[in-house]
Amino acid sequence: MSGDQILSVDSLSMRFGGIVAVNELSFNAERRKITALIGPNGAGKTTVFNCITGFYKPTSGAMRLAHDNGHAIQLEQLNDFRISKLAKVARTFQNIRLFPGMTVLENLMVAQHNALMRASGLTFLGLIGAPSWRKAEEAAIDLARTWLDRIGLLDRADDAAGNLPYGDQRRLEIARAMCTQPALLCLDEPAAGLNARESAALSELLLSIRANQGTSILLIEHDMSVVMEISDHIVVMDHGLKIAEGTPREIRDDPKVIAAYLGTDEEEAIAVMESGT
Ligand SMILES: Nc1ncnc2c1ncn2[C@@H]1O[C@H](COP(=O)(O)OP(=O)(O)OP(=O)(O)O)[C@@H](O)[C@H]1O
Repeated sequence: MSGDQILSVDSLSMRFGGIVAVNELSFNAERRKITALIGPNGAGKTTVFNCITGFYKPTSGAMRLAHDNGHAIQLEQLNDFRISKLAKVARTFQNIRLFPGMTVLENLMVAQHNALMRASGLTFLGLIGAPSWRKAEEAAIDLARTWLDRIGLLDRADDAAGNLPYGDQRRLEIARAMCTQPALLCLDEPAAGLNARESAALSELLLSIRANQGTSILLIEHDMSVVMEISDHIVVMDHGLKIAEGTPREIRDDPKVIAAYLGTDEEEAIAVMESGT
C-alpha cells in the first residue's frame, strides 16, 4: 500500500497484565480512503481503536496522524480529549451512545459544543446574545440540519433520539461524529444489529462521506458484506497480531485469513466469506 497516509501505526502493543491484546501491530490508513480492521472476537481490534482515540495509553509503539497541511501529531502522547480536539479524530462505539432523551437535532448540537463554547466567549457572549455568538449558533444548526438531511432524518429533528428505529440511531451517531468535522472517523462495528436494508443504507452513507467530505475512515466490522463492499484496504488481526492486509479481493482469497478469521472449518469459512462478495 502506498500513497498519502493519514494514520501510521508503528509497532503498537497493548498489554493487560498477562494478556497481550495487541502485539507489535503496524499498519497505515490512507487519506480519503476506507480502511477496515477485521478479525475474530478478541483479536484486539477495539483495543487498537482505544489506543488511537486515547482511551488507552499503549504499552509501546507509535501512532502518527498527519493532517492535510502536513502537520503531524503523535497520538500516543495525547489524552482522548486532545486527540479529538487537536488531531480531529472522532469515533463511535460498539454500543449506541446517543443521548436518548434529547432530540435528534440536540444530539448533533452537543457534538459542536467546543466550537460553540469558543464562539460564546465561554458563555458570556452567549448570555448577552452577541452577533458573533448568534452567527456561530446558526452555523451549528445549519451543519446539524445538513447532516440530518444526509441521513434522511430531517423530519425527525424534534423527536427524542431514543425513539428512532435502531438503524436510524446508528446513522445518527455517525452524523454526530461528522458534525465535529473529523479528519479521521473511527467506527466500531457500525453495522452491528442492522438488517440487510439498514446495512445497505450504512454502506451508502459511508461511501458518500468518503466521496463528498473526503473524510478518512477506519472501520471495525464483522459484517463481511459491508467490509467487502466499501473498503479500500483491509487489515486482518488475530490474537493481537496482524496476519494479513490487502484489498477486499486479496483478503477474501487468503487461506490464512479464512482459517484464522472464521475458524478451522474451511468449507464453511469460504461460504461465509463469499457471502460478503
Ligand atoms: N480493559 C481490558 N482489561 C483486560 N483485558 C482486556 C481489556 N480490553 C480488552 N481486553 C482483552 O484484550 C483482548 C482483545 O480484546 P478486544 O476487545 O480488543 O478484541 P476485539 O477484536 O475488539 O473483539 P470483538 O470483535 O469481540 O469486539 C481480549 O482478550 C480482551 O479480553
